[in-house]
Amino acid sequence: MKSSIVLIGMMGAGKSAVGAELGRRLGVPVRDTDTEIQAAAAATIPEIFARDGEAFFRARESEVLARVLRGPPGIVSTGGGAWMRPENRALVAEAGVSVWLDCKLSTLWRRVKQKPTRPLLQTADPRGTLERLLAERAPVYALADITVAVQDSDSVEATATRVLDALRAHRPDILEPA
Ligand SMILES: Nc1ncnc2c1ncn2[C@@H]1O[C@H](COP(=O)(O)OP(=O)(O)O)[C@@H](O)[C@H]1O
Ligand SMILES: O=C(O)C1=C[C@@H](OP(=O)(O)O)[C@@H](O)[C@H](O)C1
Ligand SMILES: [Mg+2]
Repeated sequence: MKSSIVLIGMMGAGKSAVGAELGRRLGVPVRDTDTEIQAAAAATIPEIFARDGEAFFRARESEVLARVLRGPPGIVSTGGGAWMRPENRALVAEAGVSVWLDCKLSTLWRRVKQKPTRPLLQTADPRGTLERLLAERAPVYALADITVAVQDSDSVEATATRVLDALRAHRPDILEPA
């Protein structure tokens, strides 16, 4: 592959799951910024947020993103907030193609509601929080190079196929051998 494919979008959009599937299909490395942050900190995301705060997490996220984008081209699954920082968007634009997994609120909520792994949703009204974050972030996610509309009925495999179809249509150069 010529440059990295960077998956962006809301919590529950499938960035981690679809990223892993794309890596398997393309036979390229997969890096998930949340996984890398947790490994470096020897702590989980909720632990990092509770102990060090969100600002600390965001600083580590930018460092990890820069590091993985300097590595060999592959799939990079980001955390949902990474794309909000202009410096992160600039790093991604230099090193790869950004793909927004665009899911509607009901799909996101169905996927995230059982899991206590997302500290931003530990509020009195998590669905309302998710809705507000989606409304705030959607215009910024829309700056991605490619938008893939994910349907509620799509499996992880079907979503990966949609991403590859979109890349072939809009950026066939990315999938060519380096
Ligand atoms: N296209 C999909 N179809 C069905 N389930 C999915 C799909 N994408 C993700 N999931 C499931 O939804 C949950 C959240 O997905 P995840 O990949 O962690 O999202 P993200 O990294 O964007 O927050 C996981 O349990 C995952 O297996
Ligand atoms: O949207 C966000 O700000 C966050 C998304 C999470 O990643 P996923 O999008 O993979 O759930 C994780 O980075 C952290 O909990 C913050
Ligand atoms: Mg994830």
